[in-house]
Amino acid sequence: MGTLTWTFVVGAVTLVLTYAAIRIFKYLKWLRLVITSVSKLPGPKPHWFFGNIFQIKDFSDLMFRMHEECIGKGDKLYVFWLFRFQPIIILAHPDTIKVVMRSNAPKTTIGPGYPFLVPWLGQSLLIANGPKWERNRRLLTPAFHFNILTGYFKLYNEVADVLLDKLASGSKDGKYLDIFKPASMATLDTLLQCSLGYKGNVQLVGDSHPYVTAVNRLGHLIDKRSFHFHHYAEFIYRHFTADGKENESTETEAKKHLDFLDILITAKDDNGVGLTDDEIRAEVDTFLFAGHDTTSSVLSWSMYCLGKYKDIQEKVYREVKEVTGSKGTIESEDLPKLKYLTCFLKEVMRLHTPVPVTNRTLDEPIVLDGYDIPAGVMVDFGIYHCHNHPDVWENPKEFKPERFEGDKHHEMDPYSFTPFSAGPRNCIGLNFAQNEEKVLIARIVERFEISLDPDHTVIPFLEVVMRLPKLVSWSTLNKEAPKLPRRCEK
Ligand code: HEM
Repeated sequence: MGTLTWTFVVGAVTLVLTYAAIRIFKYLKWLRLVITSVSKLPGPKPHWFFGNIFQIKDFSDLMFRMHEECIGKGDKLYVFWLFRFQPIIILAHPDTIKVVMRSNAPKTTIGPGYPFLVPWLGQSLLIANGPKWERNRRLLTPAFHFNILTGYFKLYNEVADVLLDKLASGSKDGKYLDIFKPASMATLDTLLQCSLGYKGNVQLVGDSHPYVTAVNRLGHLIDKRSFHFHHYAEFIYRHFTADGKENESTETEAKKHLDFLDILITAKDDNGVGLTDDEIRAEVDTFLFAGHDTTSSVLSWSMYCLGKYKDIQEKVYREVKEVTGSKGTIESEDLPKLKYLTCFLKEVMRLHTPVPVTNRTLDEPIVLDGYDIPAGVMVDFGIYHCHNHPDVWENPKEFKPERFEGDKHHEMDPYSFTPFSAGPRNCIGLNFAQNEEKVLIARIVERFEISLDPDHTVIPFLEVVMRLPKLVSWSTLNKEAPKLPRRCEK
């Protein structure tokens, strides 16, 4: 090699090493700042290197233990260390949650959580940040306009017809049945029809339907990956693990054009540019992902609460009968009159928070509950904690729909109750979801009296943040299945 080449190589290596040294120096400086400032926060005592990672069994264990240990004492936030160099601050009170929820702090782009969803959902609305998110949110918002949603009531009722027949045959002669599966198939059926105009009989075909198999499997793979730290690196996961290779090849089926899809196809931004085919696919996959298990979790928990609190069930039933008479369907104009049902649904989502945690990274330094927090730190919205905080809710463990009656709730901080999140990145599907829930609950309660199987105990289980829609799948719900004897003949 000539002198010139050597000079070039030495120069390039020096440049790279200097750049790396500057980055490392900056990182260490940041880490020192983070450790000194964040260490002051309440939370479990961390190991000097492993942090708190080996002190918990799983995500559910963390949330419930911390709820007793910190939130029960009135803390508004706490810190959990994923190793000593990666703190996550969990915001557990409206005073702390709202500081970040109403800001434009971006979704986290490294580590577990949203990044694991990218191979499936791409840079869709749920995951994207900055101008890409802003543009897509603008383009997608018309798909959830009141008039569009009103058009879905016929479909919600058709889905309910199939569900009711399934529940009737499953609960013949007073038999108890597992509500989670039929609830899950019903909400998937609704979404497939509304997103894609796809009538695949998923409720009747059930688990063996290829779309259902694919969605369930993808969700399972994402959950599993979150607890296997050696699967975090994308390259290793994709090329050296059986799960990663499978994740790569799992394809979803079902393509027909209607409804949400129609709107996405025709949507154009100010420059007349629409969404690309890949973007449309990503958004439809996202609706199915974000809107399926969330709604089925709420429906299942609603059945549980109706079965557990018979007096409340009676009140819901009476209201439904009063409003709808004997017409047998629920129409959009009925919903504003179903006031107690609305309170009931809110209380279900408060106590059994369907999405207990979501995640952001701070893009600027902020003050939280008097603590200075540097930029770059990961922050979780502990929605579950907030919904059950003893300083926010009177007797938070009590199931009491009346707390949402009249103006009482409106006097509270709006960030006390955020099952759909709040601020610029709130759930785009919140009205869609609530309409669907109300139709399904009203139709079920109108036809059946729901009881809980006394031989089974429910142990709540929260799943990890990356599987957003399945965050609250109370794993033992299957065991305590509502009994559904006929209330009246169809
Ligand atoms: C009971 C049902 C539902 C609950 C509890 C729920 C809850 C949430 C929450 C908490 C977020 C914020 C996530 C975050 O901060 O990362 C969210 C976002 C989102 N949800 Fe829902 N959701 C439900 C149903 C739906 C439905 C039915 C759809 C679509 C049809 C949907 C689509 C979305 C999308 C696209 C986002 C991302 C919005 C954005 O970042 O601009 N969700 N949802």
